[in-house]
Formats: sequence, C-alpha cells, structure tokens
Amino acid sequence: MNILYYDCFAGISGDMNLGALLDAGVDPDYFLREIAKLNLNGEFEVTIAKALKKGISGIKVDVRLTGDQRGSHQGSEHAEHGHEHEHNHGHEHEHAHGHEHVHGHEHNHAHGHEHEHEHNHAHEQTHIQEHNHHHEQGHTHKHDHSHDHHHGHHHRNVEDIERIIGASSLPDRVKELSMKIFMQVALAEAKVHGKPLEEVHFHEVGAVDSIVDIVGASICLDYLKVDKILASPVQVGGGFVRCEHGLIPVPAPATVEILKGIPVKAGLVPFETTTPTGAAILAAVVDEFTDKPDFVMEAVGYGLGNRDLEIPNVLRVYLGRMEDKKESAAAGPILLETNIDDMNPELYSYVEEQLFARGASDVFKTPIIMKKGRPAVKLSVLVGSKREKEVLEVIFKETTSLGVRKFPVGKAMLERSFVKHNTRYGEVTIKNSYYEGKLVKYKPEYEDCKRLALANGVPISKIYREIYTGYEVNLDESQPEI
Ligand SMILES: O=C([S-])c1cc(C(=O)S)c[n+]([C@@H]2O[C@H](COP(=O)(O)O)[C@@H](O)[C@H]2O)c1
Ligand code: NI
Repeated sequence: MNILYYDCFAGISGDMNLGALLDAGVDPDYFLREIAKLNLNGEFEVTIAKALKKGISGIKVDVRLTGDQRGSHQGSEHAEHGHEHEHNHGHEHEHAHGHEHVHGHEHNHAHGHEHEHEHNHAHEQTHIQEHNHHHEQGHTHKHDHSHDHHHGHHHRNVEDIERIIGASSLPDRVKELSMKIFMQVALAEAKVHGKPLEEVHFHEVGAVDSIVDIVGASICLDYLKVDKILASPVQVGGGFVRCEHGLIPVPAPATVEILKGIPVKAGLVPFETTTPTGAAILAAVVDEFTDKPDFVMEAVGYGLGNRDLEIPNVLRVYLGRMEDKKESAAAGPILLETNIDDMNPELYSYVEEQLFARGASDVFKTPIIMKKGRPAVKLSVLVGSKREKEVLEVIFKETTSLGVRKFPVGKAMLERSFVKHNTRYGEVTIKNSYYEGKLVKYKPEYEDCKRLALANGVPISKIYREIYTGYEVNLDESQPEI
C-alpha cells in the first residue's frame, strides 16, 4: 500500500503543500501543464524554485498575480499568495512554459496566458503593508511591490469557482477533489461570518490564490496515486493575524472550523503556521491522523513557507510503503455511521445500492429521534478500509449527511461452506458454519427458498420445513451452545 504522510510540525498552507508534493516527486512540468488548464486568462503565474530554509533544501512555490488583479490582494479574504515577495533570485530554477519571457534569471513558470514580461517584480515600489498573511503578523512592515494596488476588485463566490473548475479540461477526479477542498473553506467561511454559502465571496486575488493552491493540491495528489494519506497532529501557531476585518486570533476562525475533529498542536511560534487552505486540504484528503506513522519511507519532500522563524517554516511529506502486516491490520473493517434527518426517504434504497456497488459489505438503518423531535435514520455501513473512501464518497454525494463517524471494528467469523441440497421442490444451497472445525449451524439460502416457493406455488415456510426435515445433519449435539 502506497502511503503519503504529512508531517505538519510547522503547520501547512496551500503553497507549502504544493512545494512539498513537488519536492517529493510530482513532475513540475506535468504540474504546470495541468494547472494551466484552468484557463484563467492571464491572472496568475506560478514559480517553482529550489531553495533553502534553515539549511533545509526544498521547493518554494509562488503564485504571482498578473494582469489587473495583481496588487488587489490588499484586504483580500484569501490572499495567501498575494503577498509573495520572495523571488528567489540567485537560485537555480527550472523552466516550463510555452511562451516567451524576457528575464534575467531562471524560474519554472506556468501562466494563465501568453505574454512577454520582465521579472523585475518586487524591486521598484515601496508601501506600508499592514495585511500580513505570510509576513510577521501583528507588525506593520514595509515591503516592495512592482505594481499599484487596486481595491475596487471583483469578487467570486462558490458558484463562480465551481464554474471555473468545471470549465477546465482537468480530469474529473481532480475537479471533484478540488471542489471537495474548496467546500471545506467555503462552509467554514459561511459559518464564521454567519452568511449562507451562496453569499461567501472570495476576493478576486484570494480566489485565484486559493484556486491554484487547491486545484494544484488535487493535481499533485492525483499524480502521486497513493492508497492512503496519513498526517501528524497539525501545528497551528499562535498570536494574531491581520485581515480585512482587523486582527483575528490564530488559528484563524475559518481554520478552527475546518480543523474540528482533527488533532492540533498550538503555540510553537506566535505566527499563523496553518492557514484555512492548508487545513482544508488536510480535512478533505487525510484518512488518518497519527503521530506514530508505521511505514517504510521511500521519499521525502520539503515545501518551504515564507517566514524565517526559529523553527524551519517548512512542511515535510513522506512517501512510503506500508509493510504487509500493517497493511492487513489497517485493511480491517470500518464502521461508518451518520445520522440523517432531512433526506427524502425514497432515496434510501438507491443510496444502499450505490453503497454496495462501491464496496460496502453491509448497510443497515436504525430509526432514531434527533434534535427538535425529528424522526431520523442512523445509516451504518461496514466496509474494508481499502474501499472506505469510495463508500464515504457515496454517503457525501448521495445523502444529505455532512459528517460521518468512523470506528475500526474487530470481527470474529465462523468458517463456512456451501453445499447443494435436492428437495422435491428443486435444488437449494445450504450454508454450513463451523466453530473450531465443528459444524455448529446450517441454513438454507433465503433467495433459493423464495425461488422454489414462487416456482411451486407453495408457502415459503413449507420449503424451509422440507429442508430442515430432509437435510442430513451432522450437528454434534454434544457441542456446547455458542
Ligand atoms: O479576510 C478574511 S474575512 C479572513 C478570514 C479568515 C477567517 O479565518 S474567517 C482568515 N483570513 C486569513 O486570510 C489568510 C489567507 O488564508 P488562505 O487560506 O487563503 O491561505 C490567512 O492568513 C487567514 O487566516 C482572512
Ligand atoms: Ni501586498
């Protein structure tokens, strides 16, 4: 089983995630080709560069905004990369672009458009910057821009994002995962700001940042094709971060929403180490959070952040293989449970069919009474861990459920054998069950009995009686009852 392990000792942001996955083995040319499929008409440029952070070599990914949008990130709600002012000059970079550049240093770039430009950003203009998503929070500080700031920018909402992603020529898997991650952020924003989902707006710049980070994450994960994603507890940092509405505590409220149910560590440094986008990626893709990963490491990747902290501002990921023994233990059955009080009851049979088709070994429903006295259904699904993701997908896509409880379950099974048995009504299959090698029970298959009852026009109970009287039993009556 191929494993990806996120070691979030210094948190995670959208760009750190891209850097780490590229450093671990995603082909940068492939990544750039795929991300260009977003067709965002010149709104962004991605730079992938090898760099050092505290002596650790890794990959720094910058999403630079181009065209009219650049600079409009001041005050943006999601301007994670709107503040990228490190340009890694003096490093060796790779090239991957299908158009002409005039510039004096080498990068690996992807653009949403074709143009000629000079890479002299970040050197000419100085302004005071108080928004500081990737800078030292809480401090007013200066840094350079090569552009003016425009504040009358447009907004994008969830529907716009869905349209952009949907209209791209990316594979459906990537589109679906992208939307899954995006929805984590959108739902959290809606909750925090007390707005309905449709009213959550992403500033122009923030939207582009988030789209590249989130779609980029999906492209990389799809490329790596791992069977299971694990992650350590997530360091969220501390202090305050300034955004459009002023100073907000770290972890930012949206990050807190997204990280509900995920183990976190806080306060290692007084800065925001985990952003809403980073948290959303983990929440959407991680199968298991553990600080005791148990697998054989095969590759490592470091994604560099922007800050210079006491600790290395990097995200580390490992690719590896789970040993066979661990693999089979981890492949044990899982019980998924969700309470549903707002779904059209006609849909349950369809949902059940889909669950079985996608790997469920059992599906059962329990009537329950939920809050406000609502009659509801607890949907329980048993599935082997290898197909857990597929089954979860059915629950999330086909039901109204917003959350699922997961329990690894142990299982004790009797050994079984199937034998054919002839009756005067026709043939049935009988299931024999053995405990420690001894036959302890047997039972005709219901579907066979039903078929014979219908074919012969006799009550089904008569078929059962016939079988129980006619079947040669070797039950050892001296066996203690189980
Ligand atoms: O501007 C707003 S409304 C804003 C809200 C929140 C909430 O938690 S709510 C957070 N932030 C900060 O924006 C940056 C960018 O986050 P990304 O996920 O796009 O990387 C980050 O510092 C958030 O804490 C802004
Ligand atoms: Ni700026």
